[in-house]
Amino acid sequence: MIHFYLTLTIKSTGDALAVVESPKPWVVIAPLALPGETIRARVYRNARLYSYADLLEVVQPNPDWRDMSIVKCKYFGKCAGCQYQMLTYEKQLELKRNVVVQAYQYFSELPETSVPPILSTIPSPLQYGYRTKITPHFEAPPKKFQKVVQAESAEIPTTRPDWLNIGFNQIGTRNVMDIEECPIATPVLNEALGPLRENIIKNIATYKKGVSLLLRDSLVVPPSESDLTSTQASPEVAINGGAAESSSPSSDSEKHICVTDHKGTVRELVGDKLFEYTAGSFFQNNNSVLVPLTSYVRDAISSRPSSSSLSAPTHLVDAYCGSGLFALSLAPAFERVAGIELSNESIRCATRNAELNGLSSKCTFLAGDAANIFATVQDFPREQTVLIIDPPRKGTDERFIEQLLEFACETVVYVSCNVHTQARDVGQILRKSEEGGGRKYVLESLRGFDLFPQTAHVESVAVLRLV
Ligand SMILES: C[S@@+](CC[C@H](N)C(=O)[O-])C[C@H]1O[C@@H](n2cnc3c(N)ncnc32)[C@H](O)[C@@H]1O
Repeated sequence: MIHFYLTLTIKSTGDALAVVESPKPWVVIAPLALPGETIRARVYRNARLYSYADLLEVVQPNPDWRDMSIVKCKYFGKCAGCQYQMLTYEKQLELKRNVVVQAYQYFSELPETSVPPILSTIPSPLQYGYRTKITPHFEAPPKKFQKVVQAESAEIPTTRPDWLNIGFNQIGTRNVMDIEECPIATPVLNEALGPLRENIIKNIATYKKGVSLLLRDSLVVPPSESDLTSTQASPEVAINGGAAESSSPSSDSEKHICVTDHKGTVRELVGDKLFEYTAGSFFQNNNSVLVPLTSYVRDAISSRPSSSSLSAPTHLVDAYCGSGLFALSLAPAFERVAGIELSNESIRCATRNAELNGLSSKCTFLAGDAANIFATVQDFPREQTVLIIDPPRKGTDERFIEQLLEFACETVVYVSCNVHTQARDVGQILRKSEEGGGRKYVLESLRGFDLFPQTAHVESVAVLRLV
C-alpha cells in the first residue's frame, strides 16, 4: 500500500478534520489534533468522500488548548479510549457543548428558532478514576504457539510473550495494545487488572480463542437501611481536574470489589437507591455523575413554566429502562411508574431493584420492545404523565415516535449517549407533532452531561413539552 504524507491545518475537534484544498477540496480525518494546529499525518485509508490519517507529529501546536503536561495516562495518543487528556477540563466541557450545538444544527432539520440556547455541560464529579466498567481483550495465541502446545513441548510463559497484548484497541486499528493500567477506570478495577493479566499470561496455553474480559466495580455487600440514609451522594460537582481519591471505606457497605463473571451480581448506590444488576448487562459506567443526572431530570420535569395551570405530574413511563435507573430514582415523586426494556435479564433486575428499594407497589416493569409500553399505560392521565426515553446509540424508531405522538403526554425527557441520533429523533417528533394542527411538542431545554471525561463523548438531555 502507498501511504500519503500530508501537512494539515486542523479545523475541528474529536477526530479532527482538515481540508486539503488542492488539487480538489478533500477532507482528511486525523485523531487527537486540535483546531488551529498544523500536523504531519499519514493517510492510511481512503473512503468515497474523505480519507483517514494517522497523526505523526504536531508541527505547530495550539498553545491555548494543548497542554501535554496534564496528560495522566502513559498510553494516551496510542490507545483508542481517550481523546481529550491534553485539554483542561473546562475546555473539554466547552467542546462537548459545541458537539450538542452542532448536532442540532446539522442533524435535527429544525429551524434555529425551535432550538433553545444549549446550556453549559454538567461536569462529572470525578474526571479520572470514574469508569466502573472496562473490557480489555486479547487475541488467540498464534497457530505456531498452539502447535507447540499440542506437541506438549510448550514452554509455559512466565513473562508476557511479545505476541500477547492484553488491553484496548490502538487508535484507528483493530490491533490490541498491551495496557497495564487505565487512569480513567476506578481504583478497584486497576487493582484487579494486574492479577488478572498475570493469570492469563500463566495460562495462555489453554486459550484457543481471543477473549474479551469484563471488569466491573461493585459494592461488596448490600448496604443496610441505616447506611443508605448516611451515604447519600452529594449532587454537588467540582471541576478540579484531579484524579479520584480512593477514600478508605469506613464500613463494609462502602467497600468495593471487582466482578469479572458476566453472570455475577454488581451492586451500586445512586443517591439513596441501591441497584443490583447482572455484570454482563447494561448500566451507566460513571457512578459519580448519576445523582447529578437523575436529579437534573427530576428537576427539569417539575420546573414547568409558571403560566402552566397543570398540577404536578403523577405518572412516569420509562422506556428503554435497563435495570430501572431513572424509573426508581424518580419513583418517590410519582404515584405510578411503568418501565419497559428489551433485555429479560435487566427487567428481572429492575423488578428486584423496585423490591430492594421498597417501591414495588407503584412500579411495574415489562420485557419487550419500547413501543409496546403505550398499550399498557392507556389509563395514565396524559396531562400528569412524563415519558423518559433513553435508547441505545442508534436512537429510537418510527414505530415508537408514532405511538409517542398518539399517546401525547405532557412532558418527554430524551436522554441519549448519541446526540446526533437524538437530534434526528427530536427533529422528527417536533415536525410530526406540528402536522396535526393541534397541540405540539416544543424543545424546552437541551444540555450535555459529561459521563465520559477525557473522551469526546457526551450524554445529552432534551426536555420536550406539549404546548
Ligand atoms: C442506553 S441504555 C439505557 C438504560 C437505562 N435507562 C439506564 O440508564 O440504565 C439503553 C437500553 O435500551 C435497551 N434496548 C435496546 N433496544 C430496545 C428496544 N427496542 N426496546 C426496549 N429496550 C431496548 C437496551 O437493552 C439498554 O438497556
